[in-house]
Amino acid sequence: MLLTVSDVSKSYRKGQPVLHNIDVTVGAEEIVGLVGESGSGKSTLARLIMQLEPTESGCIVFDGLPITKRSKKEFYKKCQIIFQNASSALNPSWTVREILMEPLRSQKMDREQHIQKMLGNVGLSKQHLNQRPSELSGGERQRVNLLRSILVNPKLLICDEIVSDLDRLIQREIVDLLLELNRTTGMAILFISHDLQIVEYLCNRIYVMKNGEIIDESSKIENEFEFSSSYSKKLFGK
Ligand SMILES: Nc1ncnc2c1ncn2[C@@H]1O[C@H](COP(=O)(O)OP(=O)(O)OP(=O)(O)O)[C@@H](O)[C@H]1O
Repeated sequence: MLLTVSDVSKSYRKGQPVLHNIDVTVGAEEIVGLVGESGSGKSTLARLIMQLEPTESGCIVFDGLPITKRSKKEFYKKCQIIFQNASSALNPSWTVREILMEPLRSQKMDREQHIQKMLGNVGLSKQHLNQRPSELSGGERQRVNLLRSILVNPKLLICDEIVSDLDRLIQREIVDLLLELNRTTGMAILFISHDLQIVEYLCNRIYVMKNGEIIDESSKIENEFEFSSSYSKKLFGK
């Protein structure tokens, strides 16, 4: 497994756990969905995987090594996250070129050439490089965010509600881009979303969270997901 979350719990206040004994895996090249109502703990889990907060108990292993044993710099080359709000993630005073150069600053390569080569993969063009985030549409901003994350060629991309602010057509374009990236580079994806239709379309496997627990898991078989709990069945209209 590329990512194994074992028996992970987390509380912000004593005696009020927001995550209880979470077990989640993401295989290499897999696209896994994480759904659940607001406040169920999805983003908290993503933050723990990214080491933005410490876990209280349990273990998270990435690519064969507990994440706490990895240097963050090396870990962030292999595991990236994108959040919902593309605008706040992008420095407003930088051009798209400057934003995209930044994650590559320590790499010995022709950065401009690498960026130009990758632009087309996310549906952007050279003209966008001189623009600032405020001059882009919401969909273009999320494409810049996506490109910034994949420039380092991560093995896992965590997407936390990345299409929620976009209209249906643009959502579909971004999701198709993710599918294409997964197909061409093998990058695994953990896709957190409220949008069950998109999750069913994109993912090979889905976890359902409720009140800080994983209550169901289902793999796509013949393009269909089957859930065992009545909560998930109702949620997905099965
Ligand atoms: N820094 C924090 N301090 C205290 N409580 C927090 C903190 N972050 C999250 N929580 C609480 O943890 C619970 C889970 O929040 P989380 O954001 O992980 O849920 P979510 O499933 O991602 O929700 P949404 O879909 O609305 O983003 C919520 O009850 C939230 O209020």
